[in-house]
Amino acid sequence: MIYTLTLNPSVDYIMELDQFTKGGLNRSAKENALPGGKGINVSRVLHVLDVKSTALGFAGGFTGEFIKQFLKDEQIEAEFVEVDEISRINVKVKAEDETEINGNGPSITKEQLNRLLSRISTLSKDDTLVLAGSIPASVAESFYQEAASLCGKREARIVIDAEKKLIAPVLSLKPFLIKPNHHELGEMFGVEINSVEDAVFYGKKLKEKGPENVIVSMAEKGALLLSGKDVYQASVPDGELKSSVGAGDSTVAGFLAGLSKGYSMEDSFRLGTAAGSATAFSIGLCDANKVNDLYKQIEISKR
Ligand SMILES: Nc1ncnc2c1ncn2[C@@H]1O[C@H](COP(=O)(O)OP(=O)(O)OP(=O)(O)O)[C@@H](O)[C@H]1O
Ligand SMILES: O=P(O)(O)OC[C@@]1(O)O[C@H](CO)[C@@H](O)[C@@H]1O
Repeated sequence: MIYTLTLNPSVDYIMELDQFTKGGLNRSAKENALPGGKGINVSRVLHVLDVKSTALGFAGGFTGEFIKQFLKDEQIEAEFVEVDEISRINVKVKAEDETEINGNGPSITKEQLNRLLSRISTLSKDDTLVLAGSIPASVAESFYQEAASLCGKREARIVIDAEKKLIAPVLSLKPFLIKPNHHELGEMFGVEINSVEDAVFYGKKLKEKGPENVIVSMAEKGALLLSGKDVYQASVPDGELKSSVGAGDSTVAGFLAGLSKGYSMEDSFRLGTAAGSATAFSIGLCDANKVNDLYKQIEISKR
């Protein structure tokens, strides 16, 4: 079973407008409220691709209820530890460009954290835990390391997609997959990634630190997969960018979905890239038709 962990879920409030004026009154033309947070997005895209998962994390208040009900309606298994304050609302403004304001998130007590950790400690060999997204301010930065160590002891696979400081202590535990975008990869090494060659070079350096597989997503420039000694590059299909929110999560979900359907590494990567682009070409996450269409268009080359 694939488990996703979203410590800081959100209601993503997506506002579409033609023009955004900083410091002025803006009125949106269209709004959408969707459950968000990286792990939840991974679970939702896995569901789109017909792969079961269980979403773990914290949820609180009316926003927490919204998130839980939405997942229930989509028939996605979810086990959230109830917290006292409301789950955050992340505002996504889609105008000439994309502006995001992400909330800080609720306080989590020691007892609530322990409840989550004891659930994680029941995972076993055939399970995968996807650790994705930010950590609420009240949770120690070592939490991912703690969760990953528990998985390590039980031989469960770890997938991690988070910022540098949360990833760094998990690398030596040899996660199955890590997916930075090219900016995040650059930050890890204190450099700017300006070309695919740079991304290959630093992707390899990252892989040397422990992870079995590294996907470097590069937005409209596609993605790289480093697996074993192989480096694959995926092209991006043609399409209109609608909102890239959740594109990276969709890449992770597509890749894991491919593997759990028994696809080769290369085709799983193709499915990951197709899901990423299908989400970039949608408001909200991708749907299965779009993913299938794009899957046929993506070219994978070995470098
Ligand atoms: N403008 C785009 N056109 C086509 N495909 C895109 C575009 N932006 C993103 N994608 C697809 O989505 C994948 C992930 O995108 P990106 O590198 O932006 O991830 P990310 O920064 O983790 O995303 P996010 O944090 O917004 O979820 C890319 O590898 C690509 O397949
Ligand atoms: O604040 P974090 O946890 O880093 O990111 C949260 C978030 O921006 O990531 C998802 C897209 O990847 C959104 O659904 C959500 O709002």
